[in-house]
Amino acid sequence: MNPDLLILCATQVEMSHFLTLWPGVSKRVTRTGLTILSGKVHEKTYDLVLTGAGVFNAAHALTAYLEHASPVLILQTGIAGVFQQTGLNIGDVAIATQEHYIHTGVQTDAFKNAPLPFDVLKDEPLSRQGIYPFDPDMVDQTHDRLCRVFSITGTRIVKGLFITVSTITSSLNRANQLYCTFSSVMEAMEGAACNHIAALYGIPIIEVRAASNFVGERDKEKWDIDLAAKQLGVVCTGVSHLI
Ligand SMILES: O=C(O)c1cccc(C(=O)CC[C@H]2O[C@@H](n3cnc4c(=O)[nH]cnc43)[C@H](O)[C@@H]2O)c1
Repeated sequence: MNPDLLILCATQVEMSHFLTLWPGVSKRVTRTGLTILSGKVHEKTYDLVLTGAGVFNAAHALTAYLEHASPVLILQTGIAGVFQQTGLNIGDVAIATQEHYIHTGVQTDAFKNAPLPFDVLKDEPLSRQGIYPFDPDMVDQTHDRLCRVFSITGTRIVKGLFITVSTITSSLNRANQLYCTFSSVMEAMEGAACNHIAALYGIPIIEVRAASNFVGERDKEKWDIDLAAKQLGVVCTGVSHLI
């Protein structure tokens, strides 16, 4: 059965508030241990795949899923680190205009890698640097919708560049270097992989995340995963109205 919305998120904790609002009515576990929950948001059907953290888990989960189903829209979501230099705060929400897997490319003395001499995604030259743009119209529609949904809450909703990393940044110096190099709003660990796989299958995808921490903050006491997860419940509900 093809759902209206496929939600991809690394862990169940991040989806805890969404699942309280819209509990899954069925659950299946794949041969590789992936959990897929299915349910409804108002009249829209959703599947939620808990991918596990990181690009390998995300790519595996989405590939396994899309071999058997074709959702109308994919929402890649989860908590993220927000760059302090943006002026945004923990709990704020961002929509990715572009993903950048910063480890792709040819390493030089510069902080940013040079492009590979071949496309990583066929006929997509930006993929040589690990760059994956999102559809600008979908980004704008998502932004408009979420601005309305969050209008009375004080939550800031922005559009911006995201980076995908395989190493969580854990120093403020390194965070500053990343911000100066990539001008990114948020850092997380799955987005570029999901965009890559969605492009292979030709399925529309958006990425929306809520900040749980400042990038580079080592003290986990200063992370607020529950606040970010609460925001994600609202985000996923709001996005379902786009379909
Ligand atoms: O090791 C810990 O104590 C610990 C505590 C809380 C969360 C984690 C994670 O593994 C979070 C990684 C997970 O969440 C996304 N995320 C959230 N913030 C960041 C960040 O600043 N940099 C990179 N990724 C982040 C990420 O997409 C992962 O799925 C560990």
